[in-house]
Amino acid sequence: MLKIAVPNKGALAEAASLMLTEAGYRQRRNSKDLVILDPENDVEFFYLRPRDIAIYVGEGTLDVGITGRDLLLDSGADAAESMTLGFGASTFRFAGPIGALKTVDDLQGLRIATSYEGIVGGYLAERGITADVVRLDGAVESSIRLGVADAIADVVETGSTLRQADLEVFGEPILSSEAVMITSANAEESAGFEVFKRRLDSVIVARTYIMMDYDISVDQVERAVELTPGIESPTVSPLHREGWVAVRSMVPRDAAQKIMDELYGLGARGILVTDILACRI
Ligand SMILES: Nc1ncnc2c1ncn2[C@@H]1O[C@H](COP(=O)(O)OP(=O)(O)OP(=O)(O)O)[C@@H](O)[C@H]1O
Ligand SMILES: O=P(O)(O)OC[C@H]1O[C@H](OP(=O)(O)OP(=O)(O)O)[C@H](O)[C@@H]1O
Ligand SMILES: [Mg+2]
Repeated sequence: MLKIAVPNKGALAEAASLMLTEAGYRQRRNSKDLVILDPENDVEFFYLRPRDIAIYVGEGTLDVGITGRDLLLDSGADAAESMTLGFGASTFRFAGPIGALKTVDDLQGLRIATSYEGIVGGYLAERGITADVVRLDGAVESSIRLGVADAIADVVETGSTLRQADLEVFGEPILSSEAVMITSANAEESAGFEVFKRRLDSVIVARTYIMMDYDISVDQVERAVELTPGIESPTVSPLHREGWVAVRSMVPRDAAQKIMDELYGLGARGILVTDILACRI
């Protein structure tokens, strides 16, 4: 049985569970549940702190996990990033009081508060900067005002937490993070791993694409299918109306409106877009 680690709380928890539900897996209804068995699908879900997930997967105690790339890297665990999941995007950055710090070199000799000691320690060491890393659990933005640090390194998504604390980012982003599927060294041999991976992959495809249908005259169909090539090849079916065909093709969701405008310009009519609920490509 495939053992899968899922965030039990925090920024990634809800989206991870939603993705697993869309992939056809049983998910917990009560946020206090620690383990959920899904015998139909031969998998077992363990709800753990996102920060701990890479440790369990790295040790091989659990086969697969969903966590943030930043948390995986910070842990130093022997787990591999296997697939990005399309949610939980953020950057990891240095920040300081407005106007105070300009480059990473300015951190020499300062106190830097962070919950990500591993990433920050490694980043500074690579650049030969000696600084005092102060490990905090959260609300790191308050540490400067409260006098325990001169700069911070933290997750930045919208930047509103930084603004509220009168801080600004400086230097290049330390890394870009998002939710990822991570695997243990022997996960690929575990029964059910391929099916699990394919199901998550399919959720991403179903979310990224829409199904587009339209009618078009035969003499424009070649130009139209150039706009909607689909993943394999579009379906072109005859219509009762002489000289016209119906086309069905998968189209990237974020390009759908523009493609509809262009198809309409080519003379296509009856252009319809529908959601893809589930798929296997
Ligand atoms: N706006 C965000 N705030 C915090 N973490 C985010 C955000 N967006 C994405 N993430 C990602 O979520 C993961 C952090 O998970 P974590 O459970 O620590 O979240 P959290 O919201 O900080 O929870 P808690 O503060 O309760 O520990 C990281 O991988 C981080 O990159
Ligand atoms: O750029 P933003 O959109 O403001 O998001 C980033 C903030 O969100 C997270 O904090 P969280 O709410 O998890 O609190 P914490 O610091 O206690 O973990 C993170 O640590 C940043 O503080
Ligand atoms: Mg947090």
